[in-house]
Amino acid sequence: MMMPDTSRRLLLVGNKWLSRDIMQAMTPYGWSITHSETPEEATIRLSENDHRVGVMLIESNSARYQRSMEELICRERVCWLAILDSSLLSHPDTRLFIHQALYAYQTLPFDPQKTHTLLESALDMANISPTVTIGRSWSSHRANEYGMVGNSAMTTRLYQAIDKIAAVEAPVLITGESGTGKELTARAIHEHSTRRSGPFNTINCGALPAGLIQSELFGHEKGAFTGASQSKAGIIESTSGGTLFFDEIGDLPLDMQVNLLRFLENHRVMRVGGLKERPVDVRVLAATHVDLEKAVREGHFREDLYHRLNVLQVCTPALRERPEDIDPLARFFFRKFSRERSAGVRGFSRESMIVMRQYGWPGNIRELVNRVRRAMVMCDQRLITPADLGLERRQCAFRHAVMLEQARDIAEREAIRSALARNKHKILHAARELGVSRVTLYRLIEKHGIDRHSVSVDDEEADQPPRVTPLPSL
Ligand SMILES: Nc1ncnc2c1ncn2[C@@H]1O[C@H](COP(=O)(O)OP(=O)(O)OP(=O)(O)O)[C@@H](O)[C@H]1O
Repeated sequence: MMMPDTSRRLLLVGNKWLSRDIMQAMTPYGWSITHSETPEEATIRLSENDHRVGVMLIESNSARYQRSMEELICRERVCWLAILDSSLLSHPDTRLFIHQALYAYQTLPFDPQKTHTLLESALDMANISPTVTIGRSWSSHRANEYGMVGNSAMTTRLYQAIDKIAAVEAPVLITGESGTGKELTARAIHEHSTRRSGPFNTINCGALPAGLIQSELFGHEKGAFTGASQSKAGIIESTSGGTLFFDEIGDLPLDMQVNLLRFLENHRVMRVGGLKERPVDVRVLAATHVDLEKAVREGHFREDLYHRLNVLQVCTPALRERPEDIDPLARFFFRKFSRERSAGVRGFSRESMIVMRQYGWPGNIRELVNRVRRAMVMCDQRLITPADLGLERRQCAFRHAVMLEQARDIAEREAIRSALARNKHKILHAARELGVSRVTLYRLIEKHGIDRHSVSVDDEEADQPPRVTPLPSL
């Protein structure tokens, strides 16, 4: 009989009776075995001892049980196996979890010889690298409490802005390029606010049929127009107690802008053909990917509505400004689409990961979603290649040059933003710190689309024409 070897520590999680059989059968092979009945208890055992191999005895397909197992395997550097009844494999989520997050599995009845072979190879795997963790990559497969994926500094700032904005009631303007997550941000604000139990509704302002906008938004009374056989509440009224998100607010026709402004000021709606106004408690969020200030200058958007909506502003950063998020996002969508497709494709090749990091993503996260989805269909090997993603070398070689320029731009924009923040948004002080003239700093602020209103007028500038200075953007 072999003596227990402390480098061969095995953690068993789950059913007490089966664990007893496994302990009895595996100890003679030199394994030092600890048993925990629950994943929570197993987490404590892992923090006490350095285990390299874990076996989970999967007993249920329930989402709650699976979540606790997922949390466990994402936490520590352990190579995980599963033993389970074959009936549990009929559940797609369990199959996916085993396939993507665990090193291997075995079905019951328990076979000591097979388990021994698997444990040995799991230990070899764990010993290849001190950081090996089959389960850890699984953590990037789950969206966070904001329904989003990504932990870059820029995305973390977005989460912080969502928290602050969710705690108040004022309207919000969400700006950002197309596909950067403006709608997700609006949802996250709603979900984190006290309105979370109320409805969240979206109006796509560009898609509303011109003749019906008024009644869609404000509702109508019976007989108000041909075909109005019943009274009907509009979407504003139906969102009572919740949050209404105006997507592409820049597309709202000018006459409707007046009505929306009135609603934002008195929180009352008048149905088409109605005689009395009704009070409605709705929070309004709006998003745009166009420059609304420019639209105001060109007369396409009402300035008063712009200021009413722009009380709080949050900007969703372009994906090229947060390249650290590309890996976790790609893996997240890979997992998501694995549910749609049989499990032949195992992941991304190293080269495709590199290429994705180098690519400029003009269509942002929406483009990444579409490319990953397409690649999973096109891929006929185990790993997705750059060609499957439609990102061949030639395309990317060209983008290297773009990347350098982008990198400079990002660094310049960050330096300006930080200097402004450090100098309480005083333009002259920030310009001095950056070693440029005030005029140059204004030009750079314009170039990078930094919110000019967040810049205060310095004392020395008092002779300049006054500028409107709303609240700084978050
Ligand atoms: N951080 C994120 N994590 C996971 N998925 C994201 C994230 N951000 C955006 N997405 C996904 O990217 C896609 C585009 O997001 P969304 O529709 O919110 O963008 P948008 O800025 O509103 O786009 P548009 O301006 O074109 O309306 C959606 O599928 C969304 O689920």
